[in-house]
Amino acid sequence: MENYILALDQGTTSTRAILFNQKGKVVHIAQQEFKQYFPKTGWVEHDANEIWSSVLAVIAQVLTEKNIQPEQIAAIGITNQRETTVVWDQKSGNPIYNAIVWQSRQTAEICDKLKEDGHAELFRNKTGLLIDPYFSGTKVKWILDHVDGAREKAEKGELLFGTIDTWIIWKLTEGAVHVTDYSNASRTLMYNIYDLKWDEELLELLDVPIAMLPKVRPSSEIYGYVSKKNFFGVEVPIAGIAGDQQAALFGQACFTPGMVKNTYGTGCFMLMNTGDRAVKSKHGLLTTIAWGIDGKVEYALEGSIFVAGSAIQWLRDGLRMFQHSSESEKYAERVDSTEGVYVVPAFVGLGTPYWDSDVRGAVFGLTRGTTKEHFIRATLESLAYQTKDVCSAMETDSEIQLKSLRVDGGVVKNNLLMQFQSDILNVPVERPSVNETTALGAAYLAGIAVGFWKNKEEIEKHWNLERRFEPTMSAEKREELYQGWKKAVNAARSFK
Ligand SMILES: Nc1ncnc2c1ncn2[C@@H]1O[C@H](COP(=O)(O)OP(=O)(O)O)[C@@H](O)[C@H]1O
Ligand SMILES: O=P(O)(O)OC[C@H](O)CO
Repeated sequence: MENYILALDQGTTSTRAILFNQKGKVVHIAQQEFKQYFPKTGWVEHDANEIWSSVLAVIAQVLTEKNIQPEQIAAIGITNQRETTVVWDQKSGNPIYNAIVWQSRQTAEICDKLKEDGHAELFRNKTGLLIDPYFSGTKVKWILDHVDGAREKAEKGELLFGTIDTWIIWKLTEGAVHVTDYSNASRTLMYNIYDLKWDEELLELLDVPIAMLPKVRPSSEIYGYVSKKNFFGVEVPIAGIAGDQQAALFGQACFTPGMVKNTYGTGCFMLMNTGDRAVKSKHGLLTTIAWGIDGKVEYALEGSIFVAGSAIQWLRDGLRMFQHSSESEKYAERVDSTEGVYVVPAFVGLGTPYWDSDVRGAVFGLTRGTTKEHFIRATLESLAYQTKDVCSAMETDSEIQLKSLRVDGGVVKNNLLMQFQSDILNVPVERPSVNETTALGAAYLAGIAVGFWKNKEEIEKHWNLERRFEPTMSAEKREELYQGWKKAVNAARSFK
């Protein structure tokens, strides 16, 4: 009987369970979307119990649809939307508030206050991050400040905090294991990425009791076992954890310093492996932990774009321009260019390199001749321009010039966008044959821990190219288009 690794990929809009075989190939996928809550402008929340139900549902589905026995699962790897914050009651197991999603801006005031009080450098120097509502720290503080009696309970050790990996593992093990890994901890604004410890000085500024924080572990080891009740009578080891963007870096086999991947999902995240060097950015990139494995921690530089695939969803669900995201390509292809139209999808502010929480989305260059096709094309192109912004910052800060870009995520099926991305960056864009690189990264981390795969060298051999997009645009055209984007972003930022 063949054995498999099961990856659970808990993303912003859906939860997936994916089975991988020994060759690193996808054997089967089960996916479930769940509800997004937008209680106020700029707020985004999830129901942590709905997320948990979706996890159980996709596990059952992936096994039964393929008629795979639970005993055939050698290990489980977990990867997750990062920063999203859950606080729950240790005894009852009930979350005390919705999960506050990474995109949510409800802690903007807390962040402003911390910045006004002059703490920006301190946080930057210890965590590699910026003070922004994006990260978990201020979300935990917000929950403790806003839910009745929460702070007292947290101080008594009755409440637990977790990012989604921690929450799922706690549920899978029926409360036996409260852990996270280095990559997820490095996104909380509470973890010192140099000392590898929760930082008491930062915790004090955020007013977060250390008792509620999980243990921080390497990204590849056995943390515990899924309870028999949750896995059809079998105890399966949970053996890998990584935040989804770091997991994608691992799944793309970007193991050598200087290698870069860009994942186009709800948001878009470009990470460069910087090895044992934690590179400090002067251009709004984040210094983050890539993973902890083989007894050492490796770092990455990251550019974070908040709105990518969600701009396509906005065209689909908000503006009702088409029924399926994939149709965006068909419409965009009908025109040769946007004819000067730019969409700046700053729906929840802008991340790297601007870090502007207050800017909102804008459209420029409309004429009487503008059609739906131009509008769709301009929205797609905005993903490529935002990536170019990040790429320029990364090249300057790392002093490494990009030679090619490995891509993945739901959006990269869009060939038109991938070609435009290559044209705007002027480097080849490489799409691998396994697009589920996030889940694959988590599977690899778990598989290495239980001996399913030997090491990174073995994994590297699994990476295969599906298609390479080569740049064809003239330098003049590229420059002209990109300057237009810069003007559009500046104009959007001045409208507040
Ligand atoms: N052919 C396509 N062209 C453009 N966008 C697409 C296409 N197919 C899917 N998408 C977008 O990809 C996103 C889903 O990607 P995925 O990697 O599953 O996201 P996440 O992990 O953030 O939930 C959605 O926002 C969807 O609109
Ligand atoms: O759900 P995704 O794939 O858009 O990823 C979300 C990121 O982890 C947020 O930092």
